[in-house]
Amino acid sequence: MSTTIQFVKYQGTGNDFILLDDRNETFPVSKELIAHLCHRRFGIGADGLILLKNAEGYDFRMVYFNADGAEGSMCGNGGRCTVRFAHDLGIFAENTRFIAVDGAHEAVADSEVIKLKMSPVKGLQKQESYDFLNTGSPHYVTFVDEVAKTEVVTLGRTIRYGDIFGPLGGTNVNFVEVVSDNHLKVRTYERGVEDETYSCGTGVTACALSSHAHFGWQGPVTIDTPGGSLCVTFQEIAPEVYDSIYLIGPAKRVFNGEVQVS
Ligand SMILES: N[C@@H](CCC[C@H](N)C(=O)O)C(=O)O
Repeated sequence: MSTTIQFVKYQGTGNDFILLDDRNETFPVSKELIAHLCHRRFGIGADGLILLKNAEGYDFRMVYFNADGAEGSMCGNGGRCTVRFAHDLGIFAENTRFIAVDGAHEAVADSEVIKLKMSPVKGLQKQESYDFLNTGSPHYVTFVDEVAKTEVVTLGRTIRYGDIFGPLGGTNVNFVEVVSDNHLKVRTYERGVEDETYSCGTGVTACALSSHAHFGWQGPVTIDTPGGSLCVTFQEIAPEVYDSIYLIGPAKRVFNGEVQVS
């Protein structure tokens, strides 16, 4: 027997998601089904799928799955798109508080721009050729001369599955070029999509904090990704411990649809 599923497609700087209103808990979660829906040839096509659920004490809960169908860690752009979705559903007017896999988040929906408060970050590990930090998702950050000439997929995949991060569940991998003070260009290989995406919200957040650790930038940091520009603000509350981190940028509805699943 086949079922019809109503969905809405959103994108935040080109990181695209299938959003489902699952407040009635009817979506039949399965890795195969989610991977199928995210497939760009056989399904709707997306970098991930997000369920918006009820959550006591919050406006809603965000449950994020990567395109491979597995539940992911925090997704910054997905968080911004979920806030836009909740706003479109009439769940809140301007300010919201919701819960995700990494804890509580606050956000503001102001015209097309969503300002999302990220979880505090501590434990930025500076290595000789890269930094590693967790901004809700794990991120490897490395500075390069020209991101346009970087083999993002080949190098990203090697690092994600390599001896250091492979056994730890892998990592997202960001290649960063300094444009000028407080201005970066970033390209990201995303774990769970297993490809370069147009933008990664937790990734650009990691790159902004990494730039603070290397160059003492205070922000706001503007980050150009292949899908558009984002802004990150933050405060360092102790050496290399960050709070009041905000990821700011557009999140847009692309289309509504329905899909048959058997
Ligand atoms: N696109 C996301 C990152 C999603 C998490 C990641 N793929 C993982 O599970 O490691 C973002 O915008 O932060």
